[in-house]
Amino acid sequence: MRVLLALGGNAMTNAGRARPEDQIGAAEVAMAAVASMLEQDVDVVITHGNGPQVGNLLVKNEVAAAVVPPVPLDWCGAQTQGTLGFVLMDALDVELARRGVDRRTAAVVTRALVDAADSGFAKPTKPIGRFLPADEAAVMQEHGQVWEDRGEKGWRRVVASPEPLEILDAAAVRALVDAGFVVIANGGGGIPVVRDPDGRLRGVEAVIDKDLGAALLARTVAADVLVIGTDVPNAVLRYGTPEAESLGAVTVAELRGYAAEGHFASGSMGPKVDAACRFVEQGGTRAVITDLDHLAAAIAGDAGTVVVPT
Ligand SMILES: Nc1ncnc2c1ncn2[C@@H]1O[C@H](COP(=O)(O)OP(=O)(O)O)[C@@H](O)[C@H]1O
Ligand SMILES: NC(=O)OP(=O)(O)O
Repeated sequence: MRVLLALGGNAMTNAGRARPEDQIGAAEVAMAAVASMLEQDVDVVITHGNGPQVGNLLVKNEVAAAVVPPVPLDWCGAQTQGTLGFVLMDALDVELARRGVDRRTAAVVTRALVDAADSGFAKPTKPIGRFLPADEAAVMQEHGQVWEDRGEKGWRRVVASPEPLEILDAAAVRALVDAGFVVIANGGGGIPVVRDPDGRLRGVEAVIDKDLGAALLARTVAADVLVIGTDVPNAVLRYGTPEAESLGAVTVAELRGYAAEGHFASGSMGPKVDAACRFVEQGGTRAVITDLDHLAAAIAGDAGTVVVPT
């Protein structure tokens, strides 16, 4: 069985704390779960979010702009792919060695093609970076940024998030998977690039939703199961209300129906549900949404929100 494991950016910080040691600690927890799967002969391909990290890099750019030239958002995406790929590889190598599992790891800088005319460029929807209280977010908005009320945690910056159409480095990812590497790829949903009329690829200012990127990568590597690892054990109906109800096994049609009723917030659970549905609709055996504590049971279909064809 091959699993595409998509780790949320939040699963790679420690309850929102993003100091290097927090991120390394979170990666160690996640990679212990991956090593357990590999020990049980489950083949794993990994992708990851970058929302907290890419937003933090942008802030550094802005603060240092008077001293060093700021870099565009696609560069920040590439930088987070590199850093998080390195952190995850290190953590996985240590865990595999500790268990005596002989597998090599690789991280691939991965570009995802998007359409220059995608409506996502006109209406920013992807939350990134830190949360701020309303009054501080208002100041940032005065400087031309778009911020959105994200509920109890506060306000968060949102940026353009076009649909990923194609993983341009799929051949490299597949070659490494076929050669037996545990591959980390398409981090942050992929570095968004457009193809200009002259055929040249060009990076664009956006952050792709990593869950939608994960659904695409899962098909690209012929995964049987897509597992979306986040910080909640299940997708929940009437989330945050006294009538909240955790979803266990659910068919795609049922889940699409719940999504249409507005149960899953945009920019967080909404794209996870969409990605899970897309994967199963396009032939995947099942998709699971859960947290790292339930990963092992979820792979067997015994925990989390498990999306099945019928
Ligand atoms: N219906 C829902 N069921 C469960 N979680 C939800 C729901 N709607 C919104 N959420 C929020 O989605 C969050 C997970 O999404 P997100 O923060 O984007 O995670 P990640 O960074 O791991 O990809 C949860 O922490 C929860 O607060
Ligand atoms: N790119 C992306 O969707 O990252 P998160 O999962 O961290 O939000």
